Amino acid sequence: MRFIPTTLKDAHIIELEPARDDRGFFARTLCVDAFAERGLEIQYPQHSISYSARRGTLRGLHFQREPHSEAKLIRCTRGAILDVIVDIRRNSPSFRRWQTFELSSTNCRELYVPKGFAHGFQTLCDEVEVSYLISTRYAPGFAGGIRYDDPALGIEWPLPVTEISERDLRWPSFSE
Ligand SMILES: Cc1cn([C@H]2C[C@H](O)[C@@H](COP(=O)(O)OP(=O)(O)O[C@H]3O[C@@H](C)C(=O)[C@@H](O)[C@H]3O)O2)c(=O)[nH]c1=O
Repeated sequence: MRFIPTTLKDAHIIELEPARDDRGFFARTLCVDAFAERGLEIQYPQHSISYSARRGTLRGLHFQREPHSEAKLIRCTRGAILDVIVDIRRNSPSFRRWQTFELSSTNCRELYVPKGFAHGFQTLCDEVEVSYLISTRYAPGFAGGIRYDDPALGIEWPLPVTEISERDLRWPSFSE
């Protein structure tokens, strides 16, 4: 696995290093030793997936409040997404900044999202599955969100939004 720093403090792109042969490949997606060496979370009590039927579906931006904030290891296992993370840690040098990453079932990359980030994505094709390893048990009462189209953030989503939940349309702006 190759750990590539992002422009946001503590967030990493992880490039898988597939061992290829005539059958296909084998690749490690989580290595406790390599993660611990870099101070990344190594315990993930939940593994969840989401499936989105339509291209242009938008989920986010979501975060969990303390003491239930979540680090997430995200991989697109079917199709492709544009993934977005926003650093919402007030004491961070990258506070309020965002970065996008394309993750797909074929590009052998995963994204490590530290605690204290908001996260969302838009599907780039139909029939998309996203896998999450999550470092904290789900605490619905601590869920928070930010409007995906908050002009103060100015996130550039690649496609018109075709599907979005009612809840995601109700989140406040970042400054609120
Ligand atoms: C997030 C989550 C949801 N749920 C339930 C609540 C609800 O009934 C149903 C769908 O939840 P949501 O509408 O929040 O699903 P979704 O909008 O896909 O939420 C996800 O969005 C992306 C951007 C993330 O970063 C994830 O961490 C998660 O917040 O699943 C769980 O049981 N456990 C979980 O960890």
